[in-house]
Amino acid sequence: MQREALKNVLIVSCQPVPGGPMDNPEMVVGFALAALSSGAGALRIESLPYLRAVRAATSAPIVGIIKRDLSDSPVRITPYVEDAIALAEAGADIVAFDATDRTRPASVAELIAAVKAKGKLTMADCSSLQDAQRALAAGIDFVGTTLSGYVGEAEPVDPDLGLIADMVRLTPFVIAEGRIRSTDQASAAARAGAYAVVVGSAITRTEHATSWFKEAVEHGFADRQPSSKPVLAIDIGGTKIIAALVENGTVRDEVTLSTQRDAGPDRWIDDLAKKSAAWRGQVERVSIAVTGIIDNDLWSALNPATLTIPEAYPLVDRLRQAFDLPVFAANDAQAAAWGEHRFGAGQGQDIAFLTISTGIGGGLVLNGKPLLGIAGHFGLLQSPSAGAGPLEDQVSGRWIADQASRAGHQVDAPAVFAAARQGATWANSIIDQSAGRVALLCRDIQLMFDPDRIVIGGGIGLADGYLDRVIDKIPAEPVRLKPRIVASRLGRHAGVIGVADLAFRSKGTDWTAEGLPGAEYRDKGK
Ligand SMILES: CC(=O)N[C@H](C=O)[C@@H](O)[C@H](O)[C@H](O)COP(=O)(O)O
Repeated sequence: MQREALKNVLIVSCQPVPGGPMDNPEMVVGFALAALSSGAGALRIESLPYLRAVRAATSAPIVGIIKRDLSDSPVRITPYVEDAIALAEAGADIVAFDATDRTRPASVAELIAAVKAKGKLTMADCSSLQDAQRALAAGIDFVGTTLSGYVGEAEPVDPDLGLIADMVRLTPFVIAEGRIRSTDQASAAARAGAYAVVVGSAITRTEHATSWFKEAVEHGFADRQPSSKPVLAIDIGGTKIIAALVENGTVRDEVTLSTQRDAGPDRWIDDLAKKSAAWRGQVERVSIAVTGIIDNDLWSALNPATLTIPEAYPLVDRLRQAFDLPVFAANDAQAAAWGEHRFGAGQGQDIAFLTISTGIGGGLVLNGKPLLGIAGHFGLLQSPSAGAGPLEDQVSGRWIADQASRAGHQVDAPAVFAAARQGATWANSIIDQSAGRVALLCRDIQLMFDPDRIVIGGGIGLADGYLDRVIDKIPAEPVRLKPRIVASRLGRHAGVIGVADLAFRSKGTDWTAEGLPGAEYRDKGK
């Protein structure tokens, strides 16, 4: 066989779990033939009996190995020269062996010589780039990433794509192998430059693949579990502050205060502590959603025009002092996005959330995870269609009132909507401009993230007819780019419901994003 026979090939390793129900020749031959019938170009087979059985059933290229557990060496894969010769004689086209720099019964050079004497190809199962360098210097035909992560340190979760890319700088004959468990990872290994890609456990170790799926399903079920204890959830916005007793996505009780914009956060927290005193015995944690950014538990405004607060205000510490309970803090629109994803208009879907009120807040939930940090602060985009400055300053309730005053009407945003309902041209024109800018924003969001839905909330977003105007202003063509816009289902409670649920998902006393859904989920090793 020529090396080229493995070019751009999927190799399926058929190595059943030792002692398991699949550990017999019928199963191994069955796996091998099934793999070949569906496009695998080669096989990796362990042990002489299985190699003979598979060889009798197919002429496809086979990488042969023998695994041994030795008392005097950590080398497991084809440790002896006799093993290598026996594999070549039993019909392996390529004989693979451990090529690590560890105590070993036979040198890599001896193994290569023995296999070459039988007219077969050789493959070095390497743990590092240095292993590959030495094996290539000794005349190996293929180097594989097989043993990366298996020579002492804790077993990683992901395949070593970096090592594939590094090896490709030494030789084109690199076989990607080890922990390739998803189709995405297999593509990535090929993209990284591998000559061939080996997949084993994901296809032929039913026990392992089943346990990964079982764990994933359990995570899904756990995500649906109702929160067991009510949370005191607070949402501080530019015009009002909501404090609510939230349990399992439902607001059990609430108080609303208007935001005394000049009073500052210390006062707001004092007021909140007083107003929510009746719930104190019922809750074990406090969660808070705020406009602006939370970084390391410190709160800063991103657009002081929306709400002015001291830079890096120690929000979590102050709340902990005021309530003597663990505290979780998040951006309000990101929390609301999570609320809509869990309990509202975008349940279980990838969504972008926009709240259009005093400013514009935004949040994203993609692949079941909330994006934190500054992700989704769409109101701060500089929009060429709107002119200089952040988009929210040319769309929001503040802008609508300001435009009304320029047109000679000293009224607030709700009054502009009321005037529009009665047919006032000036009012309709202001609202249309605002809605047109939001329509363009929605189209841009669709192009960037392709969410299943864009959920819109906020006092302006949910005001009479506003959403219809936004939808009307989205270009009809091309249809594929048209965002699916829906109204928030949780309304003004989206923030408190979302942040209460997020708080429940954070763990321990360090209320970080660590415990967020998905953050702790990785496939377990074999
Ligand atoms: C480290 C070691 O002993 N690897 C062995 C080598 O033959 C096999 O147990 C693996 O199944 C094979 O490398 C394929 O990898 P995965 O099953 O992760 O796709």
